[in-house]
Amino acid sequence: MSKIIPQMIAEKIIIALDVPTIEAAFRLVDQIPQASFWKVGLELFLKAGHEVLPELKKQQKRIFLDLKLHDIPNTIAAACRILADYGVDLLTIHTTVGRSGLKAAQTALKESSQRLGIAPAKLLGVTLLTSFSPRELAFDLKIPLELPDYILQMALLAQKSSLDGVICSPQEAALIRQACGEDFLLVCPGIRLPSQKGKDDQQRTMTPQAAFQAGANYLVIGRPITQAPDPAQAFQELLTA
Ligand SMILES: O=c1ccn([C@@H]2O[C@H](COP(=O)(O)O)[C@@H](O)[C@H]2O)c(=O)[nH]1
Repeated sequence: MSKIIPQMIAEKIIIALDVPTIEAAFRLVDQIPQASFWKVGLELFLKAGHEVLPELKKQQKRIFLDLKLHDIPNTIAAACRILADYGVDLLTIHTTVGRSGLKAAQTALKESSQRLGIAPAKLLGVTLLTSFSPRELAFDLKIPLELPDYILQMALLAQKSSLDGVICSPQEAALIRQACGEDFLLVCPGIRLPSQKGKDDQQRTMTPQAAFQAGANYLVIGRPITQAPDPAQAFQELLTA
């Protein structure tokens, strides 16, 4: 029988609701009552964002809205003003929009939340998608930096632009933690057990325990839980492995 994971650890796990319907989403939410933090990405947001986000709030779940915004500053700010209405806890933007876009997003979120009288979403910059390998960064994107150096530059840009933290692979968490300090939020997807490594599109992975040890504040886990025959058991097992 699996050990029951302490609620303190369960609260640091964000489960990715990468499913195509509202029914599939709330089936998972119902199956794992111990999980309090859920991620809504592009697929579910485009299908049913208007229904899913208010219902998650009604059920007092914390919400990570992972839309990975990427556009010019004026367009990004306009999107953030609209998204502020949902009252989510975390929101993502690509760090490569640059300093003006990052600042425009943060200002729009803060001003809109103040107007609504709610806490603003914490804004997180995507440094480099965890599906990228060092080879793709060098040969496809032609970035003339080693992967950890590139990611560190992205994290420092996010911090200088007043973002609350970044999305990074746990493989880069220790480096960013050291450079950006304890208050900078590190949210890490790319979580896999050794037996799950190399079986899908995630390139830069770590186990849950190693990711926390490296300095991650929150882990984002999708398929290893949501596609398991018993998602509640998979949730337990991942955290106690
Ligand atoms: O760099 C990134 C940024 C976001 N993600 C998202 O996290 C989850 C991971 O799901 P798995 O099924 O555990 O791979 C997914 O929703 C991604 O969109 C990421 O993986 N990497």
